[in-house]
Amino acid sequence: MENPGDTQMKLVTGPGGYVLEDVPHFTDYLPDLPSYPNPLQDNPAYSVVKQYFVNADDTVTQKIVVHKDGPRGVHFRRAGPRQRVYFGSDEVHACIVTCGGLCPGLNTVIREIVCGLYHMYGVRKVLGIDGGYRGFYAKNTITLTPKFVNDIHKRGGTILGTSRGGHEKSKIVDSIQDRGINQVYIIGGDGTQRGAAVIFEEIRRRGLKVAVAGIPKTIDNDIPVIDKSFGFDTAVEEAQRAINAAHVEATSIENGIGLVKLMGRYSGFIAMYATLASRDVDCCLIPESPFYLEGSGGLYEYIEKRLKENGHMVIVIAEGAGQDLLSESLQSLDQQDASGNKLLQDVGLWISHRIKDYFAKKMPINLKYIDPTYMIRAIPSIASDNVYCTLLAHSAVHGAMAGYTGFTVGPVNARHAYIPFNRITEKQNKVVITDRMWARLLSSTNQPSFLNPRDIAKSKEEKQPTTGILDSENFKDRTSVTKDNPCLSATGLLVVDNCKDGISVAEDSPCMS
Ligand SMILES: Nc1ncnc2c1ncn2[C@@H]1O[C@H](COP(=O)(O)OP(=O)(O)O)[C@@H](O)[C@H]1O
Ligand SMILES: O=P(O)(O)OC[C@H]1O[C@](O)(COP(=O)(O)O)[C@@H](O)[C@@H]1O
Ligand SMILES: [Mg+2]
Repeated sequence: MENPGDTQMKLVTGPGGYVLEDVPHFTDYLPDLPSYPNPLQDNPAYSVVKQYFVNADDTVTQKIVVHKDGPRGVHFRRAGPRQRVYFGSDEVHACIVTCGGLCPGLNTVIREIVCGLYHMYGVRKVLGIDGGYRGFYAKNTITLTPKFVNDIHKRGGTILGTSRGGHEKSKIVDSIQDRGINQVYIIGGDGTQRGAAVIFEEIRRRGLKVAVAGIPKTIDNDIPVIDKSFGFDTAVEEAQRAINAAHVEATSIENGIGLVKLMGRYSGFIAMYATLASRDVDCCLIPESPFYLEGSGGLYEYIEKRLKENGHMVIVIAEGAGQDLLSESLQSLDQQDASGNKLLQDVGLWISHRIKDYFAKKMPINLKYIDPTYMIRAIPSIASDNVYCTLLAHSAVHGAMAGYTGFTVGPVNARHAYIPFNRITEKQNKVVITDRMWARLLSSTNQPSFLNPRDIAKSKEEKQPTTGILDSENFKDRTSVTKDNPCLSATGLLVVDNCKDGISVAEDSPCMS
């Protein structure tokens, strides 16, 4: 698989330490394209809106808590409808693809892209790509109309189907070109957005007028920069049912232990939020917080204590937790899925056996293991996620119509923004165990932190500010100019400095030619 690391990012700096990490626009590589008035201004439904269009220069700040004298920091281009669009309604031929694991809300995003294109922009040609990236070249397409998608938000899954693997750049872009598609909406997680960046680069290399818009999806909520991923709230809500069942089982029998495994490959957000919401959980184990079983301060000791105090306990474990312990005691299989993601061993089953074995010699316990893994993601999204999905879809449609491309949409401090692909894919969002939220959880469950003071000091050191660009070191690196390319920094970012109004790229800049 290719690494889309050579993507150039448009960087605009302004006074007071202002930085705009901008997204590409058609006019960056197709300078003479015609533009048209946005048809939204003649749409009766939107006639009541005071301001039809977002200001061309509006941006969204990444860092919302600032120090009095601190720099203004990183910004992203604000999402929303623009005064001028770069497609005539008849000209648009859009397609939508869903990739990676399922997530509640996928169908809502599909529905709202189709309806947004039809009702806001008068578009009539929208295709569904069947079965993920490989569907571009290996399957038939599905014609999508508002009538066809009318009820799909009430169903779980994706009506388009999904898959892992199968990302073949040339075949995908050939198919886009052959079919005359000029807007590609790609819904998926970190892997999918990496694939989208590769597709965008190839489209730009071929000089095609094809907008590539990513809509971030992950049940695990591990995509950085954006506030939260769609479907996450639905998953946490559904997880309550499993935790409630575990609690009922545990409280109905002597020394009952209810154990629930939840999704979360590398990030324990679902487990953490489900635990905090429930208040019935005595112990939450996540990938970010290593734990141990035996000895003082270990899990067995805590279980024994809780059972003696309370007569029952509920444990929530994220699927990626304790993988180090598993590989110590089981032979590591080192298997991967078709996309190259590591396949995890079942930590829930493993820990159930370990707990049962340990207490068999000590005291009678009754452990019930509940694994609702796929049940929390294969359901329709709840109301709040539906609204969120609508905004994501509409933001993507407005961006593509306005000629932006090579971007992902998402809320940053509650305002929707266009975010460069590499910012979404460069790292994963994780629970920070030295943050207040994890402390809240520890205080609500009373579980041991499984950390000694040395570990705490180390993890505080490891915690870097999320707006790393403002660190003097990083900042220097990004704004430095290489000797061979005056516009390209050492990290491959396009640098545009001292622009006229502080946020827009000066047209006469040598960097924009
Ligand atoms: N580095 C990459 N380059 C190109 N395509 C990728 C890359 N990583 C993943 N993909 C493709 O993206 C799709 C989804 O990736 P996957 O990791 O399974 O799910 P998710 O997008 O939810 O993280 C797959 O079809 C996979 O082949
Ligand atoms: O069995 P599958 O479909 O490969 O999915 C399992 C994985 O998918 C996830 O739900 C999320 O994965 P992606 O968002 O990366 O697709 C993980 O929590 C889980 O490990
Ligand atoms: Mg992923």
